Amino acid sequence: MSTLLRRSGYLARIARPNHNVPSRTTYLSRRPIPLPHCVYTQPHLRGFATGPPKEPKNQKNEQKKNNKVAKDEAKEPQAEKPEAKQDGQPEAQQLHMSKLTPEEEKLLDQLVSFVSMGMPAEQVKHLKTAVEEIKKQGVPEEIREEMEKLQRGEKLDLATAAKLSRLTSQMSRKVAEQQMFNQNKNEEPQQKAGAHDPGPQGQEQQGKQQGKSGPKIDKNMDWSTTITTAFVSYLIYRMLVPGENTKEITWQEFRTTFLDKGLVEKIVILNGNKAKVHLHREAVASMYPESPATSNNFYYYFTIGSVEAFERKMDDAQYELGIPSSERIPVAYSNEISWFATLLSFGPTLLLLGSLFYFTRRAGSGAGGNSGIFGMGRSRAKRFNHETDIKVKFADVAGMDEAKQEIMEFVSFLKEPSRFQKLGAKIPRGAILSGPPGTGKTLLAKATAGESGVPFFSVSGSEFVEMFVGVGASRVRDLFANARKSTPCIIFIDEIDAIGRSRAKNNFGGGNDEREATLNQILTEMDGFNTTEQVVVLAGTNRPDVLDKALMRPGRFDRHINIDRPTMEGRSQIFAVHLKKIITNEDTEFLKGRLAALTPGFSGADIANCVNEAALIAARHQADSVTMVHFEQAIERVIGGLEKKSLVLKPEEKKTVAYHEAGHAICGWYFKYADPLLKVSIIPRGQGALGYAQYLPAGDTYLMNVNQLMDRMAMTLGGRVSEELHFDTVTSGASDDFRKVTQMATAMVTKWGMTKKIGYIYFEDDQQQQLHKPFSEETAKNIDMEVKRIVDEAYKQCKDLLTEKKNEVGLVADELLKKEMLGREDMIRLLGPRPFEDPQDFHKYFGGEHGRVPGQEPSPGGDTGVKGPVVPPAPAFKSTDLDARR
Ligand SMILES: Nc1ncnc2c1ncn2[C@@H]1O[C@H](COP(=O)(O)OP(=O)(O)OP(=O)(O)O)[C@@H](O)[C@H]1O
Repeated sequence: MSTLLRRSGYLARIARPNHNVPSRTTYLSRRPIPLPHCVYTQPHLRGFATGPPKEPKNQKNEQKKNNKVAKDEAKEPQAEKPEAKQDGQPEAQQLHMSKLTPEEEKLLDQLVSFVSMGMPAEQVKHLKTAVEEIKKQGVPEEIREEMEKLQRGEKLDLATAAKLSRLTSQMSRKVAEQQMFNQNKNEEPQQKAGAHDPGPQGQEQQGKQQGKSGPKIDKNMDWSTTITTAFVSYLIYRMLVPGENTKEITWQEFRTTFLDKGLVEKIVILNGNKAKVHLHREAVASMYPESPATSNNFYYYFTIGSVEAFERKMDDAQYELGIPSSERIPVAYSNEISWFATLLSFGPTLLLLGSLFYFTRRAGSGAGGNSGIFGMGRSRAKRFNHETDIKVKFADVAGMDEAKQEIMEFVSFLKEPSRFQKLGAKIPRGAILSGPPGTGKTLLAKATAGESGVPFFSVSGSEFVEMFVGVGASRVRDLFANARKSTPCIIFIDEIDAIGRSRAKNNFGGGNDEREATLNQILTEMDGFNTTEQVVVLAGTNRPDVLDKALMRPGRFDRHINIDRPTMEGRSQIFAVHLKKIITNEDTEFLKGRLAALTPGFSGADIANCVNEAALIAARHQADSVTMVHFEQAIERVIGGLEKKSLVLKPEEKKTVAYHEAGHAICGWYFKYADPLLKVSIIPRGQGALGYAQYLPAGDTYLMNVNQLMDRMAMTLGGRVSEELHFDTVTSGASDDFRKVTQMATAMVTKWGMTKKIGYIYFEDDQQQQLHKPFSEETAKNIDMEVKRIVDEAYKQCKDLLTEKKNEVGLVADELLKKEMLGREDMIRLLGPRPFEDPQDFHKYFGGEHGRVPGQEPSPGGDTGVKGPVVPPAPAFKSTDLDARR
């Protein structure tokens, strides 16, 4: 009911037809006066609820036998025949009405003013008319009787509630009839004046009323009657049973104010812990005329410790007062459960029923197949609006000209499809953008949407995956259905390998049905486009090799666009894009070239991160603009990790690290095919790197010959060899170097056909094939021997050089111990110029003053020099093993 009250405007609106009826009677006046809808629908409704109405005759017979409730029911058929009362006389006499007391009228007014807050004025008017009528006619006596029973504390059982509802509906019917009768009387003269011709006035009136009251009452509006009845019932109930007023007092107050003065009529103990005091109202009124206890609904109560203690106290008190035992105050016991507690006990059932109802509705609404239960099947794709959300253009995507070219064709297709169609060309359905993470696949897809100016649906492959079977497929359906509604558009599915994995692979243990179903749905949807539907599907993945072949066939993802890590030129362009966003006074041309040279192997995302990191570092140093030093610090940080100034090594350890790094540096300086050294440092950094040497590869290397590989391996072993030559024992710090060397040597033997003994054979180094090695024991032995031979050769090459250059190693190590960081200029000062020609870029960006390491300030960093297809960059001297040893 509280909900109804809160939505009072709504209530008034639905109640209005009942009050409007009389005003429509001009139009219907020549026919028997129809009853308002609520008048005839209520008995009709009841007929449905309890079976067909009984014959009036039988009811008459039963009338005598039955109790009062039955009597009321017997009256109903009379109400069902309003036509019989053609004169319009209401049947108010049928119910014995009792007028409201002024107090009750006041309460009713209060309630109406509360309910009509926020209601439109017209509706308030109708409500007030109805209330006036109730005041005039009163309420049925039976209602009053029932209410009085309730007031006395009797429980409201279902039968009483039903009876109340019936009586109030009868009453509301009567009110409506009365209004009609009044209206009829008022309109009579006007109708007589123009019996056949309503005249201009009549027409106007008629038009007005039709317009005002809208169409005739809809016969399906039974609910409005029900709600109106409920509302009126509530009004009356609240009027007659105004909420009980209570006040808590103490035992002492009770005793001195009421008990000692003989005002207590009886005491009711509620639930064994509360005493409700019933007072002699008249006596209280004469003694305390101002007290609220004079009103009928007011009770004092006090809390008792236990029933026994209370009884004892009462006995003592009455004994003290000299009340004889025959006149002692009666004490009654009652258990009352609050309506809230009752509701709570029904809580779980209601919750269950509510949930069932809710979910059934949700499931029902998803019966179309798309939304499914809980709306789970709905696609999670985000829709970007090209006008507001997607501002990315091809100009923002740098360093992938070929990929851009490929994808631009999609843009022209979306912009002017007719150009393709008139030549009979089939429209490409989609493209797979593959490549390492952060290379700009998503960016390119966004730029495609931005350029073509069409809606862009972006979703990740993993968002199709749910633990419920069928959800993935349902989401795919929903996504494509949405896309078809807003053609032309682009769908971008990132990380498509989450669902598009080959169905043949990884079927161990089964359980891939859901993923397969999702994939199948994608395949179906992509087949389902007709060629005129301008929906382009782009997909991004880092693992194109694991994708299902069906997905990759022409007609689905027609184009395979591979986006690799950017080349030196690409990096320079990407730097140019991101440098625009920050404030720097450096020469941008030089800056982007140098930064590109310093960052081989960086992806677009790494570059964006580097530039941002540089700006953060500049901000930390309160600089006005970002300078070269900030960029270099940022690059070093991205490559090597954070400087660990807090890590203090013991002097012997520091010396070992210095000789280890000096060994690498000397190898890098004197081996012809090694990458030129850029910087060597013994400042601990990142994850366990105690020192590192950085080399600058000569541009982007795509092929490596045996000489380069051998020099690189020898250089990688330089650290350990130097330790052997200068110390009695060796440390564990070279383990990472060994890993790289072994990887390189193994690849030379098993993949690159660089040994005669194994020959030109390629062995997959897939970890899962370890169980069934694709070669014989003999070959395995030979591979081992060849790998060892190559590593031994590299070792010998390194040892020969470092033995010869033992002094130089010492020089560099001592300088390192002093300065902790050496740049190219320092190396030239100590060793003389490098005996081999350095690449052009090196001179351009790192020659002269750019090669210096400005004191303790970090100098330009770069790759660790072991970049290549098999050896990822890593610090040259790892501390993890060293730490373990300590
Ligand atoms: N070619 C590029 N030009 C400019 N910025 C780029 C380029 N490539 C990457 N970036 C930057 O890197 C960020 C991340 O790129 P993006 O999300 O497109 O990578 P991705 O290839 O989709 O990565 P993943 O495979 O991990 O999803 C971009 O927001 C952008 O700032």
